[in-house]
Amino acid sequence: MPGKRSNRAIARDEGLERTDNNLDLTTWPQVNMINQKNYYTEYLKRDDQYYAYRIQHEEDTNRMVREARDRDRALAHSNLNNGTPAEPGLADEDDIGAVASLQDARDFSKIIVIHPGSQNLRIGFASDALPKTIPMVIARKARENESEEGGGEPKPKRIKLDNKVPAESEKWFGDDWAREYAAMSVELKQTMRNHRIRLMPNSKEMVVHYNKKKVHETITEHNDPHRIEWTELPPDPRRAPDYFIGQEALRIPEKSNPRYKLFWPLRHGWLNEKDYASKNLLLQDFAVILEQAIKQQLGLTRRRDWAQYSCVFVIPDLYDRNYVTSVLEILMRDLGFGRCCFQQESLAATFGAGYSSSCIVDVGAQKTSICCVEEGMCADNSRINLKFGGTDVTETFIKMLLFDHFPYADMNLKRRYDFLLAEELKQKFCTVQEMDITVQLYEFHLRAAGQDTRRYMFKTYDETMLAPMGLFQPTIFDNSEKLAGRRKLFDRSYDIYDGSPNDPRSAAQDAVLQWASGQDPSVSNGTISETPNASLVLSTPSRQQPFQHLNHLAEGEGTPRSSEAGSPGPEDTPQPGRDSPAIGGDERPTISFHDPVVEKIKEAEARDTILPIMPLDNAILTSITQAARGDDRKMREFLGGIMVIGGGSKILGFNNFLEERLRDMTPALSKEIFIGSPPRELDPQVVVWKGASVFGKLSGSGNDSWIGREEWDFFGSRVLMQRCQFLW
Ligand SMILES: Nc1ncnc2c1ncn2[C@@H]1O[C@H](COP(=O)(O)OP(=O)(O)OP(=O)(O)O)[C@@H](O)[C@H]1O
Repeated sequence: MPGKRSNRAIARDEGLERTDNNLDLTTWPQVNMINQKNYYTEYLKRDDQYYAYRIQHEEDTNRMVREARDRDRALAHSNLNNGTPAEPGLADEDDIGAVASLQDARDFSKIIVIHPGSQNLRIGFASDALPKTIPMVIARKARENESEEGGGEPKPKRIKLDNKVPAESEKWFGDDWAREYAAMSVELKQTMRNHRIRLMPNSKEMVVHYNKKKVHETITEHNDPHRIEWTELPPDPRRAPDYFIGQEALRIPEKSNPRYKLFWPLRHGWLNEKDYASKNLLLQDFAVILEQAIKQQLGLTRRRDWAQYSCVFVIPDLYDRNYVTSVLEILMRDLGFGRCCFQQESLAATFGAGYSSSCIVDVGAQKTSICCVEEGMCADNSRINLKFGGTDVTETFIKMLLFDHFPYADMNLKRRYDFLLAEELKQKFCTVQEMDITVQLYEFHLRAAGQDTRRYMFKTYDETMLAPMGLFQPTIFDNSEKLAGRRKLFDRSYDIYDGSPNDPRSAAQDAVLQWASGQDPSVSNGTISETPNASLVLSTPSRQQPFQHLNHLAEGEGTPRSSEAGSPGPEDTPQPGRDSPAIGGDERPTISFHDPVVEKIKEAEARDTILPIMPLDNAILTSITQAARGDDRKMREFLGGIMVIGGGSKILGFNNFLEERLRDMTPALSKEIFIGSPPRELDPQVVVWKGASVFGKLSGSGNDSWIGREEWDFFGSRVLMQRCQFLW
């Protein structure tokens, strides 16, 4: 009976695959699969017959979905009026479920899709083609703003000697950093020579010489056609709003009365425990940003209507349980949605792109995540979360420019207008295309509230490339303020039965932590020391250094398989008589005084003291190795299906550069490696949101993870165990 087999199998075995789009969709019960490269395959059942057909473009899908939905509604309506069953001919459970879901969940404009990030919040209705994007920030009244705090210490940090900043910019950032920067510059020159790119002698000197002149011209505010509209505050400071969110928050003048301070509730892909004094304040800000975004961006101003809405919420691949349960509470209790569901970022990305399996590399603002997805599931072992991203590139770019006598020497990324300017400079000028590395003359406008606009000219040389290359040599980033053990406000979550820590972990992330602790002797007590050890520069894998693990595989040696997430492979399995007490035989059992729960807690604490940082190319290969687990076919599949997303990857030439580096590291598999961008020219920053919206539109067995209000009222966050489609 056809219903017993999967739709996909039926379509394949019975040759029902059709490529025309002219089928009559009047009795379309269900859209089932959205899982192929470059096109969608959808299945439908009519008169006990299955049809599979392909749709090339998303617009077609949306149009058909809309038409089908309208027809379904009309049909259901007329059947209800006639008192007949809603959909004649649909007998089995799936079909009944499908009809029910058609009736109650086909209105995609009643589904709100939320993808929060460290820097940006993407929010929209599932029926929207693209989300609204706003900065994930809130400004609250405070005594001092963020640039005045701590005695006004600027960012990037300048070294002070006897309370005076040294006169020469070479000294600003310390000798170690300067040495690493110089070494990167030399290495780049060498690579360019190897690639037969002509280099101009004394390029750097020319740049420094030009920038030292520090010339700028002043343009009065009303003569500046691109002047910024700053957020207006009422003349009476007592009537000033308690907070602003998003773009409005970023545009509050620095010297406002009253002062406002910016808070970013998410940092490095996790709740910002560093800048908040209490868990409640942090979660409250998180909820306020979501609430205001729904009101301002989606126009849903009446709170009491929100119970009719559903919410799809995107969480990190390597999520923290406390984060998910806190968000669930915000969505159900504070915002009052009727139902909600969660989806992991990488899985959402594959939905957005229409791929069935892929290695997703998401370079965000403050974190970079990597995860292999296979047939609609994240490969748990392959999940990696690195604590760096586009923000580090911005900061390092500015540091390099300042080092080379950038004319605007007072640049301070803690100031709102400087941060916006720095982002603009990076997005306009950074590149990883070696051909672009020549002396370039650029200009920028400095616009600060209440001041005349200043127009600066400046020159750049290799800074534009070396800053993004930090993703492959993260010791050049300032990692000193990143929290490794982030347990100031949120405790880790514990198993309800044995009390051991149970936040998800992965074999790949463990490998990253091991690498970070082994390679980086400066890591201790939860932070990385402020100035990177000079020896690290040498220990960072050079691009020519092959990734041994994969090359062995390609030669057919096969990697020993290890067991499920994080558990040791056979070589680590305790051997009777060696590592573990022997049972039976002559040997007497030895009594172990190690309590496994205590051991697990100690291990979790130790892991929390290491900052997960590893060069991006190395991390990708680590993730793929873990996902493939010695299966050569899978390895090739993932290497040939890497998709790079996230705003941080929008640097000019990034994909080609990464592809080349991966090839250099795996010479034996270099022909297999292919890096793709999201299809249909989808913005890499919104692919995840797009995929989550597709997920929200699936009904029936496509998405079983909806948590309804009654369920939540009854079970609370325990309902996640039943409802999550990922391992909970
Ligand atoms: N055209 C561009 N060129 C280079 N970088 C860009 C470009 N556009 C955006 N970015 C960078 O992308 C980053 C933001 O990316 P994204 O919105 O994916 O991050 P996020 O999801 O908020 O953060 P995270 O993933 O860390 O939680 C910023 O660092 C921004 O500077």
